[in-house]
Amino acid sequence: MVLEGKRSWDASDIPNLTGRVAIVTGGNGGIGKVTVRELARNGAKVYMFSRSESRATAAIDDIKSEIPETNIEYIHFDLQSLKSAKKAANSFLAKEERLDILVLNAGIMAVPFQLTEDGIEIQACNGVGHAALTFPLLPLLKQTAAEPNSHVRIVSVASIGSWAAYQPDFTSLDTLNRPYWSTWLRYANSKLMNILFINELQKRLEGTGIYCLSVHPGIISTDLWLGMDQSWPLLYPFHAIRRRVMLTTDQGALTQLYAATSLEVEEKDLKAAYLVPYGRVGQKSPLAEDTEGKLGTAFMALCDKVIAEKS
Ligand SMILES: NC(=O)c1ccc[n+]([C@@H]2O[C@H](COP(=O)([O-])OP(=O)(O)OC[C@H]3O[C@@H](n4cnc5c(N)ncnc54)[C@H](O)[C@@H]3O)[C@@H](O)[C@H]2O)c1
Repeated sequence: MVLEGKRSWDASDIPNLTGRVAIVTGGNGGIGKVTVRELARNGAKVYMFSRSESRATAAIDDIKSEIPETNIEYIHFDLQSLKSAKKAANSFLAKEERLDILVLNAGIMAVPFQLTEDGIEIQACNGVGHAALTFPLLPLLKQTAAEPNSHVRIVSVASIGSWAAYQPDFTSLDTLNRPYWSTWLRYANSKLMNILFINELQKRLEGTGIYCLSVHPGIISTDLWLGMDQSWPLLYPFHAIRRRVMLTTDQGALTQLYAATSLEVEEKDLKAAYLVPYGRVGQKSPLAEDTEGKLGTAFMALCDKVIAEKS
């Protein structure tokens, strides 16, 4: 992985994280699992926030069989339930007195239209569910950032798919719940939410020393692509091809690992930056800056309201 300003950056460049505490959502597979593994390998205590206890336990056992000294714990977290997100945050707060790294990685893609128990379109939870988890963690993140030599990061795993977001309107739940939108359009909107959330969070955290970043991790062969099978069941041959041409999970996790740990983030002052593979700072969306700002304000206001009402 070639990163701007350096010959290369890979997982061996992750600094020593001993004494630091991290959360990775959706860490039981894909690039999330590699993120958990590499943060833990370098000394962080890592919490895997996962919906499935059996998948989380299997993933933790797998990592420990490779690196026995790692410190990884599971907390139940369902991205598609605002109550679960709040409960998961509270379970963590009951156990830990610091939080250095929050990686908002879990996500689904290209699945059929469905409303969750909270009445939210299921892919929109990629954005709203992570806001519900993050808000209760903010006081602890700020407290940790106030300590000397802390490097507190909030990283949201977005996607270049956000460029396909079409006339998004984040002013009410009704505007998210449009069944006539294509499944890809709903995914694109959810990934734009990830970017807008980071933009707005960085503003709210001004003066705290916390760095918020969004990333596009690349096009990676993971189970994420299986979501498409629910919409297009005849895609089986595609899966044989994707395994050959897409990035591996080890490669795909590097951008978020860089955002979460590299000291270059502070050296280059990458506040609210959107990083794409190879560590480049990418353009967040084709939207004009003021349009992006208005959408971000609307999305945060919607999150504040919906989360207060339903979590
Ligand atoms: N794979 C790609 O090509 C690609 C490209 C751009 C962005 N991304 C983003 O990367 C992130 C990770 O995806 P991946 O490619 O590793 O896919 P993946 O399917 O392997 O991993 C997704 C993770 O999210 C978890 N998850 C799904 N629904 C959940 C829920 N309701 N509650 C808790 N956890 C849940 C899954 O269990 C899994 O651990 C996603 O946010 C995705 O949008 C992936």
